[in-house]
Formats: sequence, C-alpha cells, structure tokens
Amino acid sequence: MGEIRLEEAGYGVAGREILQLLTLALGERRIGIVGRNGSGKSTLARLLAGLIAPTQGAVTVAGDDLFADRKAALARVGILFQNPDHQIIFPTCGEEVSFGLAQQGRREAEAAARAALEGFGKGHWWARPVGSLSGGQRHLLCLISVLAMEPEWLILDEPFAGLDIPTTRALHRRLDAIAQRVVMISHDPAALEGFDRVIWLERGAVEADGPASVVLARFRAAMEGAGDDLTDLAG
Ligand SMILES: Nc1ncnc2c1ncn2[C@@H]1O[C@H](COP(=O)(O)OP(=O)(O)OP(=O)(O)O)[C@@H](O)[C@H]1O
Repeated sequence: MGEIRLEEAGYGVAGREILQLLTLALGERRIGIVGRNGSGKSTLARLLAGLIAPTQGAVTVAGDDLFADRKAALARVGILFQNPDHQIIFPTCGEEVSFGLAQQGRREAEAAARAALEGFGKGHWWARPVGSLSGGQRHLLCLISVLAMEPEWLILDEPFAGLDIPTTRALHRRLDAIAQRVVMISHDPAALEGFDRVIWLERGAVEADGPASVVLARFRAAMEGAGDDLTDLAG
C-alpha cells in the first residue's frame, strides 16, 4: 500500500490561504485529523481524496498525482463525506453501489455491487429507494459503496455527525474491522482515541503531529481555554 504524500502542498481561494504549505507522509493504519471549525480539515480531506488540486505543491500516493490521475485516485482513495446526501446521486441502493464500480471500469459491476451489499447483510436493499433509508442507513450505504471500490485508503470527514450513540458505535465497529488505511477527520477528540497518529490542524497549519494520547491531550487543553474570538464564527 502506498503512502499519501503532501509535498509543500497548500490551498488558497481568492488570495486567502486556507491550507498553508504542508509536507506530510501518511502511512499509518489509523490517522486522525483534529481541529476547530474552519481550521482546514475538510479542505485537507478533499486534497487527500484528489477532489481538489493543491494550489501549490503536490499530493501523491505511491507517486501518482491524485488530482491529475482520477483513475488512480479512484482505485487508491475513497472518501466518505460528512453528509451522505452530498454523496448519493441515484434513486436506488443498487444503482448507487454499482455506479462507482462501473466508473472504475469493472466488468460485472452489478454483480460486484450485489455482493458488496450482501457482505454487509443488506442484499435486500438492492431495489430499495435511497429516500426510504434513515440517516444512519444512508451513511452505511455510502460506506458500502466506497468499500466496494476496494480503495487502499478511506478518508472519513466527520463520519458520525448527526448519528445517535448506538449507530455511531455500530459504524465505529464496522470501521475498526476494515482492512483499509483510514484518515478520519473530526473536531471531537473522543472519536480519535487509540489512533496510531493524530495531526492537529490550526488555521491551516500543523499545530501538533504525533501519538493520539499526546496530541489529543494538548488539543483538549487548548480547546478548554479558547475564547469566542478564536472561533471560525468571528471571521
Ligand atoms: N471555496 C472556498 N472559498 C472560500 N473560503 C473557503 C472555501 N473553502 C473553505 N473556505 C474557508 O476555509 C476555512 C477552512 O474550511 P474547511 O471547511 O476546510 O474547515 P473545517 O476545519 O473542515 O471546518 P468545519 O469543522 O467547520 O467543517 C473556513 O474558514 C472556510 O470558510
């Protein structure tokens, strides 16, 4: 499996620097990205998935440029958005899971999609309208769709937002069990406990990078002392 590398990679919009120049080699099995609202986490997630190009520097996995080579990106990196409704585009579950596989040029995409649903005990979802699923079920459908594409990496942007405690626990268990390397974005340090590595983003730069216990303790201490003027709402 290839490392995701950022080499002096930065991102700006209309003269505003959203991510400062970052140089990182991501290779651990479970990596967390923590930071306040507006610190640049979602922008970093989109860079890591090749959905946006860095305005400076490069983002590669095993040497492939993730933005320039979409086919390589689809094979190597999957992303799960915070809101499943930003991800789902088809009316039925079967069509939704099949789509990514067809895009990858997989033969027998439909059979593979059926197998993916069955692998999660959801074979009966095949013809089910997506609109009839609950929010938690839609998250699971997105996870099934992304995993069906067998990426090496899974980028999760706040995957538990809006989910109740039992659903969060169940999704956690599913994620713990997957073979893929995971980068999980969260503003909640509790979601990243026990990860191999945590990177704390602050104003688009790395504030701390290291073992989860150390970085999360520093992050928690800083957040407890933060005043309103430090929030993204003040900007
Ligand atoms: N396309 C854009 N145009 C202008 N500003 C942007 C754009 N994308 C992001 N930003 C700004 O960049 C900052 C970082 O945004 P980003 O969504 O990456 O942060 P985040 O850490 O994921 O925040 P949250 O936790 O609130 O989701 C925010 O202040 C946001 O308003």
